[in-house]
Amino acid sequence: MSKQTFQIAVLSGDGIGPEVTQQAVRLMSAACEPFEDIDLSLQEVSVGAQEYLKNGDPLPDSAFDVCRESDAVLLGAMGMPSVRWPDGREMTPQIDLRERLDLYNGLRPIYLYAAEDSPLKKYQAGEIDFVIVRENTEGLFAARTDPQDQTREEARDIMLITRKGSLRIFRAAFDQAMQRRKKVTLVDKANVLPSMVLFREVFEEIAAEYPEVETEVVYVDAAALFLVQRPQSFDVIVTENMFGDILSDLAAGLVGGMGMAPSGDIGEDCAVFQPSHGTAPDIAGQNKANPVATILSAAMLLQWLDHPSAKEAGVKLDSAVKKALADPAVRTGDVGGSLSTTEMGDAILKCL
Ligand SMILES: NC(=O)c1ccc[n+]([C@@H]2O[C@H](COP(=O)([O-])OP(=O)(O)OC[C@H]3O[C@@H](n4cnc5c(N)ncnc54)[C@H](O)[C@@H]3O)[C@@H](O)[C@H]2O)c1
Ligand SMILES: CC(C)[C@H](C(=O)O)[C@@H](O)C(=O)O
Repeated sequence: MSKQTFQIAVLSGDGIGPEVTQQAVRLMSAACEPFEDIDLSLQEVSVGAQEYLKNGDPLPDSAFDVCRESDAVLLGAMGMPSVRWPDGREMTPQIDLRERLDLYNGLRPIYLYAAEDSPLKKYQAGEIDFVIVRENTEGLFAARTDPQDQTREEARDIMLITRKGSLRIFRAAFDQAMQRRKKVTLVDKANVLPSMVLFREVFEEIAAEYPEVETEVVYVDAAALFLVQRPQSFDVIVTENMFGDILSDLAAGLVGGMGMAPSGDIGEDCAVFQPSHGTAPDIAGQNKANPVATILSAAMLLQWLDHPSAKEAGVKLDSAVKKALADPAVRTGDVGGSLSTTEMGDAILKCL
């Protein structure tokens, strides 16, 4: 039987990044082990704030090349609040990767594993289950590569919405919905911003191509309210970059916090998988971080690879997480438990 080897770049990054990535790599490798026709070749690459402090560049060209040439990238977390460019912003190689590899489709699944994980009353396991599709390459974030006249008196960030960028993100959202419960909610600010009027126009055009998908349009401020009041009503939420950034943290909060929220940044032939959380400097280096979001991101990575055995390994890893979390004692401190990062990895490995 011929074996397909997948090249996976591993960017552990800063803060808790290395701790959670170590568990994800261990479980991803274990999930693939029973399959004789696939193999993972992992290459660790140094990217992030620590790399900047060492060598002056948070994303060296050599590291970028490894990412571009890999079949997929697994990323921990990057950035340290104390490490900044001279203009005051943090270094964000995750965003550089999204932009340079054109990873326009930011997929952020939100799933409630147990009632006790949610700060909301009345929701049982599985009753909060939706995905945020975040446009990753334009929106308000486009301002960072298009600086306007910035003075100490006035600074301006311009939101970029293009027809091309909108068409592809809405198609990705409706395709997701076709595999789920067939509902898409557009989150915009078309009552105020002309860019959002264009965004909504293109949404309605694509919606017409998917008559079996129910649609809803909600302004972003109301979306924040409805996420708390009726999270069960959402299936796929599609929105621009900045709104997706903010709402995906709110959504993670509904199911136990950042440690429970995986993500994939997906392009046509490249993808980066990472937890939605950051480097959590407050708990870094203490073996306290919740590795679930990174392990679920690794499961998404396997399911994204173009091979039935890799997909099956990803599904198995996903199920192992679900099975492990069915026991309320299997939790790290952020979700009310007492397990360490490594013990949490052990528990999932046992279920795998
Ligand atoms: N994708 C990324 O790499 C990414 C995402 C967000 C923030 N950041 C960077 O991370 C740094 C810290 O940012 P922040 O504090 O705003 O966000 P953060 O996500 O790092 O932390 C927010 C809160 O969630 C907790 N938390 C996060 N992940 C956790 C986990 N796995 N287990 C347990 N608790 C967890 C933290 O302890 C903290 O209380 C900044 O430098 C920021 O730029 C990076
Ligand atoms: C750290 C930051 C650059 C990043 C973003 O803003 O996209 C993060 O918040 C995320 O959600 O992945």
